[in-house]
Amino acid sequence: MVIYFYKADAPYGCFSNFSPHPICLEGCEWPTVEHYYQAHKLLGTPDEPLMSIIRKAVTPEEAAAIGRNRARTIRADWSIAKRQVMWDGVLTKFLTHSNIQAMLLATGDDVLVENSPRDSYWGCGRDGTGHNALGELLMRVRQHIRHHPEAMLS
Ligand SMILES: Nc1c(N[C@@H]2O[C@H](COP(=O)(O)O)[C@@H](O)[C@H]2O)[nH]c(=O)[nH]c1=O
Repeated sequence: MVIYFYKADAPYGCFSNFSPHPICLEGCEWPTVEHYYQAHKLLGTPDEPLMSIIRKAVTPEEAAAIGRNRARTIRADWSIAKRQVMWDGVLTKFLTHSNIQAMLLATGDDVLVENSPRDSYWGCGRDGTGHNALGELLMRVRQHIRHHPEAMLS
């Protein structure tokens, strides 16, 4: 079976990076994975002080709007670094919240697809042929947790 997800308030919304599941990383609490991901576009750049503004954004939509602002120069290695940032954020999320970890494990070997109409890298894009990197990453997180069930964070 293929499971499609996208909006946090729709079915399987806990797989969205916009879902309200805080994570603790680098000594800070991030309200969502999206806050963490968007802020890390600015790590090591002159706009690095904005990372804490993004972290404190009231909604993930607001965090994404700041992180996507083309007026800023994001880090030069972002196209490579974003994969590790996303792995760290998403893995931490599913090691922190046991209820959604159970939902992820309950998907068995189903294929997970971020059904994003605008993103053909993290999602499958408007025509469904995108990379679906977030779905693939979630399936790797699922596999990782199956092999490391002791890794739950408190
Ligand atoms: N779920 C979801 C989105 N998808 C998320 O957007 C992020 C990619 O952002 P960027 O690299 O800046 O294009 C990534 O976390 C992806 O999962 N975007 C949205 O505007 N609304 C949403 O509900």
